Amino acid sequence: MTVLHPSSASSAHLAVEAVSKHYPGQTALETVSLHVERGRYVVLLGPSGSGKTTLLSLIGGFTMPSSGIIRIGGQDVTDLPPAKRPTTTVFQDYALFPHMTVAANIEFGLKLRGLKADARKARVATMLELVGLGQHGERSIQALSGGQRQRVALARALAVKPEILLLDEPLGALDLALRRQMQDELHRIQRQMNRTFVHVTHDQEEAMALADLIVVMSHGRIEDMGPPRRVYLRPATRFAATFMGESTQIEGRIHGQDGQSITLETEIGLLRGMAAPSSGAMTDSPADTQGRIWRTGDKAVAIIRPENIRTAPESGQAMGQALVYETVFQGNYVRVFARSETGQTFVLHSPAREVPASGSTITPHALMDDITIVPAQED
Ligand SMILES: Nc1ncnc2c1ncn2[C@@H]1O[C@H](COP(=O)(O)OP(=O)(O)OP(=O)(O)O)[C@@H](O)[C@H]1O
Repeated sequence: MTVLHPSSASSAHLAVEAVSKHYPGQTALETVSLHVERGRYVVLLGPSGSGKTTLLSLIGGFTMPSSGIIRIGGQDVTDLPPAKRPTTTVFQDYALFPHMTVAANIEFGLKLRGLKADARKARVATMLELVGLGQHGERSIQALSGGQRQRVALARALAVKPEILLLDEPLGALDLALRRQMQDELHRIQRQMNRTFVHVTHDQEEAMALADLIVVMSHGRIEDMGPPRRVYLRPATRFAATFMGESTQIEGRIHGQDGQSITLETEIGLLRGMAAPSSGAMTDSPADTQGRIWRTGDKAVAIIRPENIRTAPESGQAMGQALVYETVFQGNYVRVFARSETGQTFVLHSPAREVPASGSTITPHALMDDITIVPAQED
């Protein structure tokens, strides 16, 4: 079990405390708080307009908050300009100097910081090795591929040894194969440098591949925050569940509660699942449900991931019968869509060898532990 101890405001390397950002007629962030320990890889994940970039630029000092405080290493940096903060940013368009060589680009920030020539040369060489461009120092930026430019931008940002590296959709301009490769590289580099990274993306697969801590955002608020596994398997809200990937969602009303387990009354019968954690649960444990109040009769939703729905009768609770209406081949598994007489749809992943035929009837099953009960979303 992964356990990330929630940092208190005083021990956090990065502390965002009740930060809001309002524009005329528009709220970009609403009372957002976030505490991150040193050396964590944090991914801000959310749809367009959810406030990810605003939060990142508030941490970097490119935007000033309307209210709230930002601390780095315990120091209040809220009023400091970007250059005075221990942060650097990798922008989506890389913002490299096209007329300079690779080495000159990396050296630039070191010169500004007054590092001596020998030290600069040594640092540039180390950075080039780190990002796998050892032989390319004298090349011009224009002669590089998109992936190589991305590496130069990363090397330049890391060369000044920031406390926190901020990455704004850093892989957005790369094709899928290169994105995957650069994700692995970013992961390795972050571990090697042992720095805190804060990375913005709207790609949930990228977030899961990279993050120690995923922060799911919507409408300027944090919907859920925790290790990827916890947020995926035990989401705090319906929005987080939907944004993190496919699921079957069964609506109902709270029927009863027994410790962490909740019974939901639904059109396909009673279903028992585990209570959703509170939005900031920092462990993989399903037990962290403090702060939630479940009242009998309240609307709620059962969330089940497709790989956790089985059709073998002996495993878990039966969820009525459903007619298979579509199957989609995905290579190593098949997505199966089925619908019950009441109109409830199910999506499950089936090994390619055991796919139920379209038009056949299945009895979807799920274990109590694989069902998360989240409150119905109010919007
Ligand atoms: N300078 C600005 N003036 C007015 N509104 C702004 C400004 N900057 C951001 N916003 C608004 O704040 C909200 C959050 O924007 P933000 O760019 O942080 O979202 P995002 O999650 O990063 O989106 P994307 O993935 O599209 O970059 C949006 O509704 C946006 O229109």
